[in-house]
Amino acid sequence: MSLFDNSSIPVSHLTRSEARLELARLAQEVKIHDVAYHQNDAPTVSDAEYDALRKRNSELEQRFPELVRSDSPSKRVGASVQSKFEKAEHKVPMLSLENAFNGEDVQDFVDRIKRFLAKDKDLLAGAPVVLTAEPKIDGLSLAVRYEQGRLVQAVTRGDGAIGENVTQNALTIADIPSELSGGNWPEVLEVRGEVYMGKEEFFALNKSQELSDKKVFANPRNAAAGSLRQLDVSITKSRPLKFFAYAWGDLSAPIAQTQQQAIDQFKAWGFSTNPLFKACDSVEEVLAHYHEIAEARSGLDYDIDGVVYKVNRLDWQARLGMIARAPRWAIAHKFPAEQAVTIVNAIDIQVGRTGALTPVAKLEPVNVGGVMVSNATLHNKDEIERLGVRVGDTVVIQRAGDVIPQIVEVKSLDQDYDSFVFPDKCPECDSLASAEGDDVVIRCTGGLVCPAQTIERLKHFVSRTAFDIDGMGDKQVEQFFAKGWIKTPADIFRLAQTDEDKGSTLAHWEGWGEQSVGNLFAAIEERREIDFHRFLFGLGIRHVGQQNAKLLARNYETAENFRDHMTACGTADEKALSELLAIDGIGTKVAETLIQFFREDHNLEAYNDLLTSLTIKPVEAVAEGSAVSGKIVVFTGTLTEMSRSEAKAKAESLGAKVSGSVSKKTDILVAGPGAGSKLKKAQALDVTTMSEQEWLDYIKS
Ligand SMILES: NC(=O)c1ccc[n+]([C@@H]2O[C@H](COP(=O)([O-])OP(=O)(O)OC[C@H]3O[C@@H](n4cnc5c(N)ncnc54)[C@H](O)[C@@H]3O)[C@@H](O)[C@H]2O)c1
Ligand SMILES: [Zn+2]
Repeated sequence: MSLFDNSSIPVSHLTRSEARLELARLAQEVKIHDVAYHQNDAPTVSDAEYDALRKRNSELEQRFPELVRSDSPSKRVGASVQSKFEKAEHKVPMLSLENAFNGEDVQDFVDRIKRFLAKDKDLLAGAPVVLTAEPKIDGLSLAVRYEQGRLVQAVTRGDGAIGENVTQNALTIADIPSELSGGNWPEVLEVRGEVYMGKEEFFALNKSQELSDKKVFANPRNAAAGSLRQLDVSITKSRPLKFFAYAWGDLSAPIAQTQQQAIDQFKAWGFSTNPLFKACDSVEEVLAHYHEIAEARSGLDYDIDGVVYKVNRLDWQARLGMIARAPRWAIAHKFPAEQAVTIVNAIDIQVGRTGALTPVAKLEPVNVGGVMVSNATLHNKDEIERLGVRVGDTVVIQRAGDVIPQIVEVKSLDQDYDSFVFPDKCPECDSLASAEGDDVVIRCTGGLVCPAQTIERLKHFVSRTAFDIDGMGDKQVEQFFAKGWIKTPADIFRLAQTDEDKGSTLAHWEGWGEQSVGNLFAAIEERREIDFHRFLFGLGIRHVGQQNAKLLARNYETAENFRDHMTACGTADEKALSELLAIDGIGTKVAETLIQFFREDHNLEAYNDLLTSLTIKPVEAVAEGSAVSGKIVVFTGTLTEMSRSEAKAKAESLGAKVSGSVSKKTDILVAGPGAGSKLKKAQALDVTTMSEQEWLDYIKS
């Protein structure tokens, strides 16, 4: 993910400069995918993801028309041609298609057409807009030129203006006649259509490629493109390519008045045309045909990725013309995410940076929506149980917008496989793994030692609100970790300027010098003495934030005492639990997490390790019976005698609770100059208000 990734923010919330950055990123990203897909026949993302990028791009351009870039994806078709083949120019540009994703988009498309044609009063004259509907074949388009009925040239789409001359290759495809049959063809006739490979031929090709250690193709489209664009024509000839004719380019004379007539003509001249082609009178009929094709899809012997609708009348097509990269008179209604059936070979457990154990299904590789898939996320233990998925099962998987596909259904429920047993130990560090309360996520409790979590924990440990070690930021932690110098927090206090074993000196590392090393070691020395609550917070135990760390520190006073209470033998857990729950402000969640933390030996070891390197300062005892003990205090406005955090610390040390907002429960508002709404609210609620000086006098008393 890039620095400027705002893609989850609704377009309407973006500022112009954010939109500009995102448009630049999208232009670059789409171009990279276009080259991978069109030039190299090797896409790296799913079509759905690619389409989403384009959709986002056009949404942004609609909102900020002044930001449209000259290299915008909305202006480009395919990818430019590489030098491998002779280039050939298209007399009539080869365009792409706009996409529709639902019935509403299709209705909008028809409404747009009607509005456009209605500009010309006589043109529409109440006539229905007849649309043709036909499968969108997942192959690559090819323009085949005939002169006097003879094939003279075949050119790929390329960037729409210039393509590759693949005439010799096209001549090897049986569906493309080298001479037209019938008669009545114009002198110059450029027939366009889709070169594709059948599913069975695709699987067979991949199998033989695999056996001979050659490149396997991700999907039939890539196989078709890779097979047609071969410099060695004998290779193309050995590949079972097919062709459907559905359009035309350069013509010396008109060939028809409607789309339907043109298709019939192609058939008469000896081309294969798609049998699912149909002319429809209404949007309802179009959508009904879409659903029919969708249902027929899995049974077809070739891949399709949607249904293409075109205005049937060619005079209307001519009038409608094109916008940027696609005709105004056609649209591709895409199918939703594709599913596939495969087998679960294993279920692996991955440990995330927060310790969450995520099960991942290892699949028998299968093609889904154009990408070979071999992993699917199972999210958590509950999801495994919900699906009832076991190793060996046959499952239906689906790619939606997610990068990682999902299992939607188990097919082989009656088979006798063992149920999956979710581990109770972390596969990374062997610490206990368990869920908190009714949370569905199972986590590794070895926070301080688990390699999967270490980096995040270390970063937290040194951060400003925890140990606050100057000169040790995220970058440095990563560096030390990568070089193996720091694995646990206590290692920080054992750092030496030179590691004799590794023969490495810190001052020689990139980004370091004598001075920065000196500063770092001074900063570390300074933190060898630390407040107990900061120490506790630094451990990064889940739910133990600054506030809870203070509560605990005040109650247990020393780090040793706290540890001993948490780990006392016998019925330790229950005793510790009730003790924790007795503290006002500590709930079950926090209490349980703490007990889990100390129950894990690895953590205890790391805790003790720190205790030997550090002097942990007990908390100043709260002045029992002080004037403000138990009171809720709010500070507002400018304080002059002390900083806000000093004021807060002082009040807390006297047993007061400091809150950020005024309510009926507030006992005292300390208001410095510049106080505004909080002061007004306090006055309205009859809360005692004091100046800073009054407050200082009050707590002295
Ligand atoms: N995954 C990736 O990285 C990646 C990259 C680029 C493109 N793509 C995919 O490629 C497609 C975009 O490429 P595109 O610009 O070729 O647009 P497109 O494939 O969406 O639409 C235009 C093409 O559809 C084809 N087509 C098939 N059947 C047709 C029919 N019956 N009538 C008319 N045209 C028909 C033609 O070849 C035409 O050029 C999208 O599906 C996109 O997801 C994917
Ligand atoms: Zn672990």
